[in-house]
Amino acid sequence: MARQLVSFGTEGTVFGREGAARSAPQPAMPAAMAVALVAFEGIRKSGQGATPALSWLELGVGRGEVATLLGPAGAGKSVAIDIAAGFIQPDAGQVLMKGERVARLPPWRRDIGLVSTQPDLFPDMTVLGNVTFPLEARGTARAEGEERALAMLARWGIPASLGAARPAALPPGQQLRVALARALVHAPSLLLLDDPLRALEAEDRDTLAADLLRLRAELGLTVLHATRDAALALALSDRVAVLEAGRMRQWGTPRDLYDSPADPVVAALTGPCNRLSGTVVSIEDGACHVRLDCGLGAVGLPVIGAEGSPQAGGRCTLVIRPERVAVAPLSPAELGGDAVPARLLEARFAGDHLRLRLLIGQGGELLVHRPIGLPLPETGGEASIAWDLSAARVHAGG
Ligand SMILES: Nc1ncnc2c1ncn2[C@@H]1O[C@H](COP(=O)(O)OP(=O)(O)OP(=O)(O)O)[C@@H](O)[C@H]1O
Repeated sequence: MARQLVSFGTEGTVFGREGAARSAPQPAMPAAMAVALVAFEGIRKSGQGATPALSWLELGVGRGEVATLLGPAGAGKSVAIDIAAGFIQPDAGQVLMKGERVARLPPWRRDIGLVSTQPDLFPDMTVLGNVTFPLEARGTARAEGEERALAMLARWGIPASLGAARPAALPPGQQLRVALARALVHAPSLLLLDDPLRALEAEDRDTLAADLLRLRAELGLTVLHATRDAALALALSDRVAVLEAGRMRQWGTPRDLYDSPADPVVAALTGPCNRLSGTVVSIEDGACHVRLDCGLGAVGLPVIGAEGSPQAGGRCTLVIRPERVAVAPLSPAELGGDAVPARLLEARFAGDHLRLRLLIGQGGELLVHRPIGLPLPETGGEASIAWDLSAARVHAGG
């Protein structure tokens, strides 16, 4: 109940308040998203152990934007959501909503809806009662509240015939839909989603994510979402903040994060990738030439990151996505370019692609995703691999 926005009692009403919008430009966003509906400014929060729960969070979510906090367990995502909701106060920094500080506002007076991994529906109320409750608590007459609740339930695919059911009688996907309807029935400015799709079966997760995207446009939602699921974060969001151990490592569009991760940790957290250690040989004309620890030469674009830029003679990590590597059952001379020899260790069927494990150089291993139906080397047989300069990134350190 600790994170329940909708609670009973005189103080326990949800509800929104109109604040004056103030411009807080986000340089990378189109004009429609230029006003930060919610902004985290220099947020810090000490943790329960030595590691801070959040050591730095600085981002603004534009009106109409879907933003996701992506990170592994313990990254600080829930703490950030709870700070936005008002359940946790930061040690430093501030949260602004529509340009105004909200530190003094309790959760039920913030203009938000919240859904967590557990739908937390009121078990003793009917489905309709759950969704009508936020409206009644704000003084809406019952008949009108029920009408609006039924309309919101219908948007989420819950028919009126289920209105009299208890939440426990519904499967998890439908319970979550009821929770979303309840969170949105009073038309809050901001929807906070703390990994609500995590516990669902894949099919339910996909249809719910699709409905969320559809309703986001229909209802003009602004969403701050937290998840550990990189594919979901990239597919659902306009922008993603990658958090790890309480630190925001990168904030950008899904394509930026996937194609140009700021560091190898972001690369690994945003999708499958190869991280190959080596030493920088030279940097010429924007191309970083590397001697990999497995003995092979390789090339990629140098990246300036938290560890600085790659320097000739310095240690580095070359990052490349598995689908950006070409593999052919040919010799390097036949494949041409900068192709190098490889040996196929394993090919596994993964539905829409094959997952190949290749041996390169002295003990190096490379993961490659290959479309189904293309010619493959024999397992254990000779092959060649190649990639173009833009496919690989070289980061300092490794
Ligand atoms: N109220 C709190 N005050 C301070 N630290 C907290 C609080 N709640 C959780 N923490 C700590 O913050 C850290 C991050 O936890 P958090 O729950 O935010 O991770 P998360 O990224 O949401 O992980 P998960 O994906 O498992 O939910 C943990 O070390 C946790 O112990």
